[in-house]
Amino acid sequence: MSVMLDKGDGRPVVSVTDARVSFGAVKALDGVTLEIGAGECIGLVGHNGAGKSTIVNVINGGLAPHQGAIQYGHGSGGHSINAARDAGIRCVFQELSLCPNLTIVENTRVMHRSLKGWGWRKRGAALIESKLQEIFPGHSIDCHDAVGSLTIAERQMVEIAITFCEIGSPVRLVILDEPTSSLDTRLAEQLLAYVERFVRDGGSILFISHILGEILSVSSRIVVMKDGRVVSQRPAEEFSEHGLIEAMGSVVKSREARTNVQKTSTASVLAAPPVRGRGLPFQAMKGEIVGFAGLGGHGQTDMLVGLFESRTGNWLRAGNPEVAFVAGDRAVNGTFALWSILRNLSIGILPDLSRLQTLDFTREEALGQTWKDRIGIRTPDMNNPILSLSGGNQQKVLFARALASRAPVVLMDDPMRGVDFGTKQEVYAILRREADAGRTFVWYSTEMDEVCLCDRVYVFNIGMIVAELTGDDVTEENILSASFQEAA
Ligand SMILES: Nc1ncnc2c1ncn2[C@@H]1O[C@H](COP(=O)(O)OP(=O)(O)OP(=O)(O)O)[C@@H](O)[C@H]1O
Repeated sequence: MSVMLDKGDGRPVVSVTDARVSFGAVKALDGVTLEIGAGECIGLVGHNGAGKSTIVNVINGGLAPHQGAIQYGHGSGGHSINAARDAGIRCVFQELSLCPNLTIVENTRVMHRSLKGWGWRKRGAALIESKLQEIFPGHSIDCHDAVGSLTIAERQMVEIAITFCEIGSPVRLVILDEPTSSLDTRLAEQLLAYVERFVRDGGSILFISHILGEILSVSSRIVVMKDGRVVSQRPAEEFSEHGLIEAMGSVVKSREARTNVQKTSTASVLAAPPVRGRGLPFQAMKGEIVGFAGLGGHGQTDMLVGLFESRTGNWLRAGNPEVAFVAGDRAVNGTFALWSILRNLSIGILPDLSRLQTLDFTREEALGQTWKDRIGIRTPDMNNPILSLSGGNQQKVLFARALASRAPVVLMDDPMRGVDFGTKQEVYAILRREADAGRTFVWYSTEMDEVCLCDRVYVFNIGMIVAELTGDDVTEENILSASFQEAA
């Protein structure tokens, strides 16, 4: 149960005035003023690197702006992580922050220090279990499991549930930084319904997302950021999807349509038998974009990893890879956290950039410049650390790593996590061009719009492929119906 908060005192939960933050030459915040009142759901949108996570860190007390003022409506005053917590402000970060070696209950205790004393484990388990049930009814997460054993979607669910738990002090404002990026349609809908209930009861939400449909449906007010500034803020009903895209500085293009031309290629480049002898087999043809759909955690990632491992065991052929992989869980198996942006990109094709077994730095620099321009990696210098990039820009580097390789097949595990609208359109166009030139893509996505761009789609349910849809049959209705049908 959530606590009904007093909406009536009129104090904003937080006011930020003229906040400025710079990282070297990059002005991450260039004079941002923002106020969040009780019972408001603010949608925050902007391109990758617009400054959204930076304003979150300022509100959350983790980052002191170089100029400007932050005032909390409740609590003990001042500006720090503790002051923000006292004021009832909580945050679910884009880069999930749970400790993988601890159980869910132990993580709950790490986040809520007042959960202590005799029997804390039992009380913690009851609290987190009921919050998970309240937000994601029907979930199958065991609170005594170690976080490291969970899928990325389950980690996202757990972090959200822990954040909303009321232990000790009331929760007044929850900042959700791309909370649905790993959730499938059903889980995302459950979360949006919970957010609406929370706001109706007087709580406040700052909701950041690149999925404009959900921003429009859940927000009362929408704030648009561009290059460290707020460029527009209005009641949600005054925005349309086109209006939002234009305010962000992206160009509204007609959707990159599926060709609907039946692929004539009969050259199978990748195949797998039915999983454990059940369901349908998998096959991908030269030049096809094959989608994996279905509710999250139903075997899509396992199949992608299996396909990757089946084609990457031969080290003698490492210079001539058969497949490339774009990881969705970038922090765990995508980025090399201590390396530069450039090295994170070039690692995929070092043999192509080398002469006489020695890396040619000029060619490596040229590769970096090409992909920086082609996919819009926002950084003043590709030699900066990868972690200096915003989340979406890190994901672009992983894309570039795979696309820059000569691998004829690219496997993609929900790869658009955190990528902004404009870049997504660019990437869709690149995928289509490369497929037309003969490259094959196998693409698992939790976003229905993306699945519907594929030439052919396999729907997963209970660990196996239960349906194969082609051409005009690739529709949201058919995908959902196969996702929920009773598997034989
Ligand atoms: N620790 C850091 N060191 C250097 N630059 C940084 C650091 N953190 C953020 N930046 C830069 O500040 C800018 C704003 O980043 P921020 O993470 O706030 O963007 P964002 O709007 O959240 O993007 P995304 O949608 O990709 O998450 C970016 O150009 C980013 O590269």
